Amino acid sequence: MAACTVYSTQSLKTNCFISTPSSKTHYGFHSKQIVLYSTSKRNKRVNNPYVITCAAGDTQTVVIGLAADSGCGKSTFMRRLTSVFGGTAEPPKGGNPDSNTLISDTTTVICLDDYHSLDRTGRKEKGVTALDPRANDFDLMYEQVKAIKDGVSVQKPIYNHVTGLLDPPELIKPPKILVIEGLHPMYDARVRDLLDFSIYLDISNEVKFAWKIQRDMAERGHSLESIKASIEARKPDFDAYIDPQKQYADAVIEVLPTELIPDDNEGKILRVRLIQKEGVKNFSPVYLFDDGSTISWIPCGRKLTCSYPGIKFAYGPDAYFGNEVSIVEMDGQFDRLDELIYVESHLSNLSSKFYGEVTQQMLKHADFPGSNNGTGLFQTIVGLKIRELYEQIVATRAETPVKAAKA
Ligand SMILES: Nc1ncnc2c1ncn2[C@@H]1O[C@H](COP(=O)(O)OP(=O)(O)OP(=O)(O)O)[C@@H](O)[C@H]1O
Ligand SMILES: O=C(CO)[C@H](O)[C@H](O)COP(=O)(O)O
Repeated sequence: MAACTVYSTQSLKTNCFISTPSSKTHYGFHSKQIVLYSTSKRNKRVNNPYVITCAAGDTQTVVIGLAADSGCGKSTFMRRLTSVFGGTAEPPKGGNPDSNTLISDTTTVICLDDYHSLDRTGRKEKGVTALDPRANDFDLMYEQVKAIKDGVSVQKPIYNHVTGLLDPPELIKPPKILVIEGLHPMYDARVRDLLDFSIYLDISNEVKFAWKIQRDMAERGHSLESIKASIEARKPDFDAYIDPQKQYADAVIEVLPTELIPDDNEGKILRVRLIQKEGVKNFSPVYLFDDGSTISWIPCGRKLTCSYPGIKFAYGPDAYFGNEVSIVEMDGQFDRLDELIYVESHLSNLSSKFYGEVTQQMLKHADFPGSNNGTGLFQTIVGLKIRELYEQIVATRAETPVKAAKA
């Protein structure tokens, strides 16, 4: 722990090692403070206590932020991510059946919709959308994410998407990795600063529309007109409050219509770009062939089966919102997923544990949306990157005991 924010004497006892200034003092826990007492002066309290050395908190949670509009693939991404760590992600056992939380051995995914301060009726009455910061409680979001990061359990509210109401809270215990996914993980600077890594799923309007139609018409029985109207109604707030968060993301997965078919308006073949910020702690970008070069690659031929319109990769350095980034791009889709190994062997810095791990993960989830294109490929790679980041943070903590400020 960098500094002891004390939520309870219990968390203090488990997270901090305290060295007393001399043999003439000893310590105790009083309310939420560490208090030093003089051994020689009848246990009188010693004012202005000493520096405390906190344990290199193996209890501290790594926090990942995933931002995107609704229906843009966050759940699919989460399923790929938790699969990288093994085990299955499930709602809290015995809890609210409409909980938005998913828990696995390593990760807990909480949905930031749970911090809506206005329920569906409240938003309607006030004339605000769920994307509007006024409909969300950022103070509570900050307090609770910070508490979890510091190893303290919280009672998190639940927004019930079935009823549109705020349900009684559920207990969230600190996991190894906490993923906060939703509309606003990078909106509030205090929450943003708690993130060890952040991702933005940037789905272009054309593609978002195609996905929404596919899901909301086919699976939820909505009409084409109502889908169009809902997208239009959200757009001003999306542009004002959601989209700007991408400038803060460490990795952006941008999904655009293909450039391989002139004037394509079907939105089925996708051009996907993985935009990776340079210089992010514990994150080293993936590259194609040669780090820092500019490359264009058409892998179709003897080793990769491609039907029309083919597949094109690109890689190179660039600038994004004034930051130095490197971008890997894939336009087109795979015909045979097992042949992905050929592409994988030309990508470097994948953070995989063995040769072929990316292909193995993609084959394992071949039925997930986007498994035949760059969305699935880049989501899988970002999943491996997060695993590596987590392992590096844990290893660093184990090596470096941190001196914390005085209580
Ligand atoms: N990579 C993809 N390729 C094609 N379609 C996709 C892809 N990802 C998501 N979709 C489509 O978008 C729909 C929503 O995906 P998903 O449930 O993962 O999004 P979400 O952001 O979690 O949505 P919500 O926030 O509304 O629950 C899917 O049912 C699917 O139709
Ligand atoms: O943008 C959203 C994030 O998922 C939802 O629209 C928001 O949470 C409100 O939910 P509902 O439409 O179920 O009242």
